[in-house]
Amino acid sequence: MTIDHLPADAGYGATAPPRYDLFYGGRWHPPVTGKYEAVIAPATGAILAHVACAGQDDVDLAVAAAQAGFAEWQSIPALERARRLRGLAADIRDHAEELAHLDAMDSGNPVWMMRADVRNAAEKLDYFAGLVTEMKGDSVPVGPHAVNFSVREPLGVAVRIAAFNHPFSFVAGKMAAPLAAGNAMIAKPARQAPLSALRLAQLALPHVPPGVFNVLPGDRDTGDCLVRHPGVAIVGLIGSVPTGKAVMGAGAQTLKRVILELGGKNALIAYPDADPEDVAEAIVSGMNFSWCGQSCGSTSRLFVHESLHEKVLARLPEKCARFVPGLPDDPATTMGSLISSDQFQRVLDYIALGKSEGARLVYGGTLPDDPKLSKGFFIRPTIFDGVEPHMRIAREEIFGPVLCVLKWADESEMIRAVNSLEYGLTCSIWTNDLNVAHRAAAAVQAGYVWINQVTQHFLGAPFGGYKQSGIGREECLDELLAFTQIKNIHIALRQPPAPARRA
Ligand SMILES: NC(=O)c1ccc[n+]([C@@H]2O[C@H](COP(=O)([O-])OP(=O)(O)OC[C@H]3O[C@@H](n4cnc5c(N)ncnc54)[C@H](O)[C@@H]3O)[C@@H](O)[C@H]2O)c1
Repeated sequence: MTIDHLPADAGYGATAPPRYDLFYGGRWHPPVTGKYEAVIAPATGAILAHVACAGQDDVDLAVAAAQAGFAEWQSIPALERARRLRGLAADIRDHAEELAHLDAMDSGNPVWMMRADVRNAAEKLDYFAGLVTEMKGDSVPVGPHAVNFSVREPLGVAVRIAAFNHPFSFVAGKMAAPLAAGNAMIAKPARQAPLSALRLAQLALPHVPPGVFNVLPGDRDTGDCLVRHPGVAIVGLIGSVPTGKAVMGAGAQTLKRVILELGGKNALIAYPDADPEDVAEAIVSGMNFSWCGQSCGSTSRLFVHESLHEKVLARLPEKCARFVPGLPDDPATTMGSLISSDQFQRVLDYIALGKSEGARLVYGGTLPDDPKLSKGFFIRPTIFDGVEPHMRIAREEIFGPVLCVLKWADESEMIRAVNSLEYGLTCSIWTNDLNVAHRAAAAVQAGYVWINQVTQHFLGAPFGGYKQSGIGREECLDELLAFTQIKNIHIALRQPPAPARRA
């Protein structure tokens, strides 16, 4: 079964949903399990497709196919690998519209945002293609009669397990480093949004040998089988903290390397000298309301100095009002839906919890009125004021459009509250005082800190978490090197024969 295009009216009309198999070894395979799962359009509740769910036997077959692909791919010179990855990036750009629509329908996010995700993935392929010659080794001085040097080699079969919130970008962008380094890869897309990854498998095929890039859709058990498989050398996960712990534990059975990009409950800190207008604008951008707050880097805790509190709060309703939930393919949509009924219920539960904990709901907290959206998982931007650091809504990752506002007066108490969680992914600091900015940046326990900025990532700048927000750094050279291992080679040089002595 091939995937060409979803029916033009997928999710909204009467066309029978297509069925998609597993993709490995350069071909489609029906699952040995015989199991297919419905993929739901979160904006409409319609069935978009039925997608195979890989089990242990499928994982065994896919790993064997990936090992065969690896044998060929690793022997291709690095610059040739880079040329092919750039070719794939160009193909992705040529198919940007189709891929963005697939992702929009599958994830409920506005299509204009998913175009940016597609561009972002293509940029990562180009970026890592440009780094292939940085897989360098070192030499060690061992005297005139020997040479000692090290080389970096790929690891073998890499597995990448993706979260649902950027379905295409988390598969296409994350294939760049392992493939550039010469590994084969199996992608396990999010169960809720696997369609663009399957389309990517087809797009990649002309560029890489069979078995080099494989896509195994499935659930947590599929992920677990991949993590435990002795033929897999490394696992990169984008997911929640509990999944990160499960992956690390299961991977330990075969002493697997892991790279973990996990959850966050990130702070935006506003100092008294910051402009309240800038802070208000930053916090609504930092909440990533366009994708319904479903971003690991969202600054969902606003620590605002008491002197700015009223001024910032007064500006938020007008700014939030520009996020209007709508269908993902409507160009006017400024806010998408949550991914699933589970996530929808979870966010509603947190809103109820916030009220019962004594926080003051000052905006949203309700569903949109638009009858077109009644079957989707939409929730309006939601703001709680009067949140205290001990409340669960201030401590747990909601992964939805819920902002908690905490007022502070004493800097050291505020920093203690910012750092009091198990998370440490991002932090945004707003001040015009360079000394304060440096002091705060040094004090916060987070891997990615913005001063007077939010949300943006910069290729080359290491992204990753402190504490339980993750292990490893991505979007930079470290990511490429994480998919390599070092081999040291010592060569004893033969000495020239001693000149013959005269009798
Ligand atoms: N740090 C980052 O860059 C980053 C980016 C995006 C999302 N996230 C985090 O991801 C989470 C939301 O995504 P989600 O709900 O898809 O996360 P999740 O942890 O439920 O699932 C992530 C992926 O892991 C798989 N999985 C689940 N259990 C597994 C197991 N035991 N073994 C192997 N694989 C398993 C899932 O099928 C899915 O593909 C949030 O916590 C968010 O902060 C982090």
